[in-house]
Amino acid sequence: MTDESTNSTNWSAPQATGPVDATVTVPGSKSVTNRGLVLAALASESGWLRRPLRSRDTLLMAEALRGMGVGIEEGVGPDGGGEAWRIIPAGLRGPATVDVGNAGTVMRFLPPVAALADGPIRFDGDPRSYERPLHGVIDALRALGARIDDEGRGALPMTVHGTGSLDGGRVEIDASSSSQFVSALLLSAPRFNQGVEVRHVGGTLPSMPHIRMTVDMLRAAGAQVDTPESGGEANVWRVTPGALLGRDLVVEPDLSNAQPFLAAALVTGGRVTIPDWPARTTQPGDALRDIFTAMGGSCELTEAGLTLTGSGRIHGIDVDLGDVGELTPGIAAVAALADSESVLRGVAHLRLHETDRLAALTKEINGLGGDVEETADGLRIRPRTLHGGVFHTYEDHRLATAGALLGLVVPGVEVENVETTAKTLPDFPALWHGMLGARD
Ligand SMILES: O=C(O)C1=C[C@@H](OP(=O)(O)O)[C@@H](O)[C@H](O)C1
Ligand SMILES: C=C(OP(=O)(O)O)C(=O)O
Repeated sequence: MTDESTNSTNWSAPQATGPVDATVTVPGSKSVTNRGLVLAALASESGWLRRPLRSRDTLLMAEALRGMGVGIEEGVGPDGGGEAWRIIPAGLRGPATVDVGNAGTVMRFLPPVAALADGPIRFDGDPRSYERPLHGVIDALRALGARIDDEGRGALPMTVHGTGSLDGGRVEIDASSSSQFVSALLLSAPRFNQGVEVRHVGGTLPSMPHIRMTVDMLRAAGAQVDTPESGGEANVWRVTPGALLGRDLVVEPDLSNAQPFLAAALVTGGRVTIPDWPARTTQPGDALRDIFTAMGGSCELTEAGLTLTGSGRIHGIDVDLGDVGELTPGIAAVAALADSESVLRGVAHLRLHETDRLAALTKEINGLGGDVEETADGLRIRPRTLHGGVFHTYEDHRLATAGALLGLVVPGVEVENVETTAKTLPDFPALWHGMLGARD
């Protein structure tokens, strides 16, 4: 929660005049798009990403890969349907500079790719990216044979001096501050000479569904991966060296970005449908079906998509969100409007996300008259009658959508720098107004 200043104007969050009733098509998943780009860039043949997310985080990923020599062209999918990116792998090379912005996926997934490039790759980004943990990736890559110049920081900015190949092998990391350390090493490992064996040692590993997403996508691209779930040791993942296939991948909608729209149905006692909700997915947003049901809604998955219907009542919840940490800001906003106390646990690592999310949520909800208290690993939220005011967002897209949600039912909420939603959902204000326009 370092950066309060912004020149952008505040956005008057629209208030709902009644229960919302809308169908909202949300763009593709950030996590799937950025994994898809990396795997396609490392493949031995061209591939397609259809319905990719085009947002700050994914455009930074595409630009960084282009800078290392990968072809990424605009086009329509191979069957002529839907817009798509065609990814044409090439010999990865430096010198190049990667702007990671404040994208965890870019700052963690690309250093292993850079270690495979021939030449130096410089990594830099937003001031906040310097504060986000990267030591797990840096230390592991060094242990696996890479040369990295970070001037002793263990963080950005840094230069990876790629030599065109990496030994790979066994490595131990502490990924308790970010699951992305594990995902980063696994994604590039089919291209390491010896593949990789990653052993997590340390505290609880967050965001397990995101690691499963990495494993599923690697396997779909032809990689052999052994995991704790497939009979291996706890906290150990192994990837065998081998060629990756070029895929034709349709990106699922971003279920974490569906959250504010589903929450709108919950807090207004309305109904929102998200088309193309996958029947089976590794996205953490799928957990919203259970969480929002426990908080008073009801969910139905049909041909039309996922429909959440609010009951007009919102209940507090006591829940461990360690697996689905990125859902915390949206759940906290709903909890502030509930009829009983909530305790959100297992998310201490959110202090090192886009901003210190626990501090930011506490300060901003309390700034509207709420009663939120930080705990060692989360938040305790006691609902109070809220009033209007400026909801500061600290360049955090999920703070901005949380503020918009509160503004639906609390008069006079002004969301600072709503444009920060462009990190993963550039059309947010239009989609939000569209959802309300369908009813109001
Ligand atoms: O791998 C991914 O795509 C992500 C993993 C999670 O990171 P952490 O494990 O650092 O929380 C999540 O919060 C982030 O939004 C996306
Ligand atoms: C934590 C998040 O992003 P990042 O990929 O930058 O870690 C997020 O989107 O909630």
